[in-house]
Amino acid sequence: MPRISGAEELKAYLGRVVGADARLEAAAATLGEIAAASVKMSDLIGLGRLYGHLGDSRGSTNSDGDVQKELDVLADEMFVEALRRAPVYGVVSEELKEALLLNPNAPIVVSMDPLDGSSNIDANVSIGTIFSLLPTLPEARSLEAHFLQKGRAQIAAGFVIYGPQTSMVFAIGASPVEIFTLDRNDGQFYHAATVGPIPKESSEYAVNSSNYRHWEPSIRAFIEDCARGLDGPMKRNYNMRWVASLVAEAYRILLRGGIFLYPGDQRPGYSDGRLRLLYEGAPVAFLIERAGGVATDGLSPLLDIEPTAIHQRAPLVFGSADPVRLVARYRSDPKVSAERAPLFGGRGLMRD
Ligand SMILES: O=P(O)(O)OC[C@H]1O[C@](O)(COP(=O)(O)O)[C@@H](O)[C@@H]1O
Ligand SMILES: [Mg+2]
Ligand SMILES: [Mg+2]
Repeated sequence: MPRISGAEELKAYLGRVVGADARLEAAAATLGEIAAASVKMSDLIGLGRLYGHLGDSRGSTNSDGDVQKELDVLADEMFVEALRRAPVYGVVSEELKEALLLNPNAPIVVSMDPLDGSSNIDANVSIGTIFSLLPTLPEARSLEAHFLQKGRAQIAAGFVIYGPQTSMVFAIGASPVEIFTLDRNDGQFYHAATVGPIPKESSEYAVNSSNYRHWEPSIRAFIEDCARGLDGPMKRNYNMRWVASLVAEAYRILLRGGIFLYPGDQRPGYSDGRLRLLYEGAPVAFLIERAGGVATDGLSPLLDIEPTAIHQRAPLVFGSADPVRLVARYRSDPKVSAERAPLFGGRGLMRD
């Protein structure tokens, strides 16, 4: 049997799932352009220092005041160019202060983090590109207004991860989360897996625990209880993971479960954590829910947050249903965080 080309395979898949819906057709065409651009990104990232100092700072800052790396800016340029070729009305990018108008009359808008995990560029660790596709709003009075929709309104979302494998992980319409992996021999994406359901329980948590002293008591209590392992109320030994690339944590959790936390903390500017709602939290939450997991701001579903600004941050907790719901209990029930040891005694918190 001759091997079908990955582009055809991806297009055939998209063709099957979009049917006659014009917005989904636009979303499918856009995913095709993102996939094509990500092949170039993957090549460039694979060259690393042979290409140049991709991880060096440029002396400029992005929308949030973060110092931009060479690759942040290159990625932004490459993906904006790709989206110009797609039926996309406008784009919000982490690297652009304002929303950018692309194709008037197009039916969708895209929010993106062109390069996620910037601190890992020169460490040869997985990094990625995150994207969120929303329908345009007939009633919107400004370009920005199209982007200020709940994550639940997304018609497609996903990310590309540039790691040992380059893979595009996405869901479109009501379809499951799919993984297409790049075959570097021919530069084509091939279907690799359908994701889910994410296991309800897990023994892995991902958090930047160097922020422990800045967290509020309920988050400290939850992480302390995980770390107490079999001796604590969780009644299981945990492993901790922190890659510092959201795409890598999301990929791992989609495939084998676990919990990720980037809560708000007391550092100046971190009351809503670090991650951006439109192009980090919302697309990851879309995939996680679609795969049977749970994603919250620590308490409530992240996909129900009504954004008020394109670059706003939101606390993010996602992954296996049981531990994510348990974090909400720690946060909402003062007894759980303040008196947890006597309250739960020898009982396992997960099995109440
Ligand atoms: O350095 P910290 O505080 O642990 O934050 C790591 C988090 O920041 C991010 O790198 C933010 O994304 P950017 O690299 O796009 O700014 C996430 O990928 C990651 O989860
Ligand atoms: Mg990011
Ligand atoms: Mg980024």
